[in-house]
Amino acid sequence: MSEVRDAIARAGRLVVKVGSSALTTAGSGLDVARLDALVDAIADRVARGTQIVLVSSGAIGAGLAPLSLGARPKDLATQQAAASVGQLALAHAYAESFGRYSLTVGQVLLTANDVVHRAHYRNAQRTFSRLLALGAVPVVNENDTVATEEIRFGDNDRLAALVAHLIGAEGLVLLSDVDALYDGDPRSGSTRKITEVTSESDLEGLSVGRSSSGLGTGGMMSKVAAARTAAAAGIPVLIAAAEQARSALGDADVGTAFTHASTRMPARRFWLGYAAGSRGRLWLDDGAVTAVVRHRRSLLAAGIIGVDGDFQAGDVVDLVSPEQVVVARGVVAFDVTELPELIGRSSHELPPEQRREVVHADDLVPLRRRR
Ligand SMILES: Nc1ncnc2c1ncn2[C@@H]1O[C@H](COP(=O)(O)OP(=O)(O)O)[C@@H](O)[C@H]1O
Ligand SMILES: N[C@@H](CCC(=O)OP(=O)(O)O)C(=O)O
Repeated sequence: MSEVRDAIARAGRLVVKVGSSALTTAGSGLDVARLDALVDAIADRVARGTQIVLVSSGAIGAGLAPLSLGARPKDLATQQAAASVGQLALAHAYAESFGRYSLTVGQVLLTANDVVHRAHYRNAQRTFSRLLALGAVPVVNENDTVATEEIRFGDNDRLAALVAHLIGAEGLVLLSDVDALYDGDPRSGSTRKITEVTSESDLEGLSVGRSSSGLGTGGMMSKVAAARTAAAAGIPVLIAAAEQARSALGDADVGTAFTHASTRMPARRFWLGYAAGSRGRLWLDDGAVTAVVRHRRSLLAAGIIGVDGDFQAGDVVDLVSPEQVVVARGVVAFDVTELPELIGRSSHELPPEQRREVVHADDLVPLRRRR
């Protein structure tokens, strides 16, 4: 058994995420038999003392049939209407299903705004911790009905990775209609199963696509992105089929395991790097990229060649290289209106009140290259 599967099998606190494609069927909506089978596996693990937060998609899929909608709608307003109807059905089905084991569920609907603001992030943290302490199973989904295009997570894989860090989970299990990551979409021909991802090089050359069932949102692409985010933050991740939930939560050799970083990323750094919303961009020259990314130094005005966005001192901004790659994120110490006359100038050329770092090293998180 791999180290990741072993860690998940022994974890005291887990996030399990299940996708629409594993819970709903095109045409007939929510599949209660499949939902019950998933709940059987989770309840078994809860009975053995593990605290589980379930991130469940499926609201839109479950809302289609009651509204006489055929395929998944393309426009946001109809998706939101379907989610509004479907979320109620989904929550009801979970309450009934966990009820078979005398387990109580608590619904937690989150928008991206609830985790990009640090105070909200802490509030959500407190609610989860209380629900778990009271023995309930939190069932999470994106708050689809109030999320606009700009403030959407967009996919629950990302939401699950954020929640996993937020609650201090010791493992993240992403369950879908496919049993693992393959080197190409298994629906479109012969492909090779990837059982372990131990480094970035294991992901090179793979063709990782969008959902082809028409039910899911992000496809394997968003699962891999979420797995990389959580693994980099120190959380073991397993991608597996919902049908194999019991094995995935046990110690069987199923799915694709993502080896996690050996140290857990502190909450503030994780929030900065992955959760917080960016209000603008600072364009760096090559020297500044090296200083910030390789030497973990503060960003000074002299290394900045351009600024855009609408930010104030204290907001989070992206730091972008001359190759247009976001190389880091950090909390900026100036308003956007102050910076144009400072950038490119050395500290000794600046008036004393402006002689400070633009982004202090303590408020800065270098990012790995994005795919
Ligand atoms: N390289 C790949 N390996 C596995 N699945 C892939 C790959 N590329 C694309 N996919 C597709 O991603 C789908 C799973 O994503 P999605 O439908 O969004 O699931 P969910 O609803 O569970 O989030 C699979 O059914 C598969 O068709
Ligand atoms: N919040 C939406 C699901 C969004 C989503 O990420 O779906 P999926 O790719 O199936 O995990 C819903 O409940 O329908």
